[in-house]
Amino acid sequence: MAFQDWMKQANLIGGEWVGADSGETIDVTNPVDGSVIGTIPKGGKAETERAISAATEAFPGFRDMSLMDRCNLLWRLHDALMDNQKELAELLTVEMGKPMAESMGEIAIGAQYVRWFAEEARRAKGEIVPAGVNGRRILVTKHAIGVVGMITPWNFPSSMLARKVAPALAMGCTVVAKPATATPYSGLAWGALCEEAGYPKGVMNVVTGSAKDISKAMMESFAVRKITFTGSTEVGKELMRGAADTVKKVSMELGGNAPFVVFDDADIDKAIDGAMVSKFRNAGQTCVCANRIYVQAGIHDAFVAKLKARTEAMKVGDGREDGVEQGPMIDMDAVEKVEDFVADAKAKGGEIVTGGDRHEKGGTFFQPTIITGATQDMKFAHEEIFGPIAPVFKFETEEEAIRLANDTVYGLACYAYTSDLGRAFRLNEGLQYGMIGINSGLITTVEAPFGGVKESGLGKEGGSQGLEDYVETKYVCIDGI
Ligand SMILES: NC(=O)C1=CN([C@@H]2O[C@H](COP(=O)(O)OP(=O)(O)OC[C@H]3O[C@@H](n4cnc5c(N)ncnc54)[C@H](O)[C@@H]3O)[C@@H](O)[C@H]2O)C=CC1
Ligand SMILES: O=C(O)[C@H](O)CS(=O)(=O)O
Repeated sequence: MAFQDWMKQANLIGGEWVGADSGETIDVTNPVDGSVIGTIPKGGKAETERAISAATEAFPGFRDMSLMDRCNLLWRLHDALMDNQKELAELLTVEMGKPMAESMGEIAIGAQYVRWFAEEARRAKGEIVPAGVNGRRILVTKHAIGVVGMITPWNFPSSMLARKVAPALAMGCTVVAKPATATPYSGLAWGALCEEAGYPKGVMNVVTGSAKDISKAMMESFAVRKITFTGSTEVGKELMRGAADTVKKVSMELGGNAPFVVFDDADIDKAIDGAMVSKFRNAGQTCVCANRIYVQAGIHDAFVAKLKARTEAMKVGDGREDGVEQGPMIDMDAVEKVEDFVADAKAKGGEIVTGGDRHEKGGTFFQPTIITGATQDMKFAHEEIFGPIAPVFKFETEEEAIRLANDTVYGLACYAYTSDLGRAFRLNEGLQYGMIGINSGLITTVEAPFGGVKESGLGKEGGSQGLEDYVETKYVCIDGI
């Protein structure tokens, strides 16, 4: 097979692949050169309402399917992902730009989320609670929440859907998913993968088109009992407001502003490895990227020298070429946004150690960049960069590092490198984040709960906690026994 075999230029509604009612389409381009790779339907309210109806009709039968049958379907979905990993990865790279090695990893972790929740579903246990009075029995049971609306971002167009679809299907929920318009094919491929695995028609629906019209139809429908969203904090807040009208449950995986703190007693080479993967994975376009690199004064100059050498050695290019470590940014808006961060830092005294400009490859390629002399009054100290810009701040004391690291409305991921165990515990207790990496710059894994605090979101994805977002807990009181 080729990646084009998974490139669905239609929407999946009630088991049928269809175009938009209007026949209108949207072009999808390759960020490497802006070439059109295909089209998708420009769907909206009517198409979404039909998808919700299909999911509503399919829900009772799927909910009542035996647990083992639902788990076996997930195992088949896992195998479909891994049997087609290369083609799905190439489709992802063509529409999003990330290097093939990263796309292969994204498909693989998506399959791991599916396998994880096939196992977790068998542990969605209830309780029998000892009653305080005689003659009474108290049961607590867990049930599928129902039809789930899913809206996902362009930067991890497959795995961000994986960690929503897997627990939802594991619990017997049905799905209406809207992938990002810039990278729709990896999301539409999940519809094809569910067909391949043998899911009943209407269980998995994928619609594309006007984000506002599609999400509005989801919000207005009482049948949609949950919204799970990954994307910017700004849009997340809008969706939370919309979900309130019918009191839908929400899961929000939103923006980040990760501090990466290196103490004098760190293993400097491990800290450099961690900084490189945390900062430059996906060209810096991840919500858990190191957004601020704080380095203690004693190790600062040695750290910057090593980081410069590693950054300048990175291979930038088309993600389909062997050895490429950084692809293009998603679009020109993203390039202009990082240029604005660079200009702001330079105007406030920052020093460009390497990079700082558009790449000689042109288009949306941008040089991996390090800026030293960074200060808290620079824009990137408080805003998500979402690009290959590494601001380096110098600090003196542990107390100062914790204070600076917490100086943000975000609270998704943070990282620290130290060999002092006591300090590691003080950081764990003092840093206000949903996820903390101690001596690691890449911490996302299926067995751990991924998610943030403050304005980085609500809810968890992965781990045993990730199942909770797709269940309703019921209490039954039986008297007169
Ligand atoms: N916490 C996490 O796990 C993650 C967070 N993100 C965040 O997402 C952002 C980058 O991804 P983007 O796709 O640019 O985010 P975005 O918020 O612009 O779009 C995300 C999704 O929402 C849709 N959307 C956009 N405007 C909408 C609206 N008004 N109503 C309904 N839907 C709307 C888009 O079509 C897309 O499907 C960054 O802020 C990043 O931090 C990205 C990935 C993971
Ligand atoms: O979209 C993102 O930034 C992802 O959440 C990053 S990860 O899950 O691949 O670490």
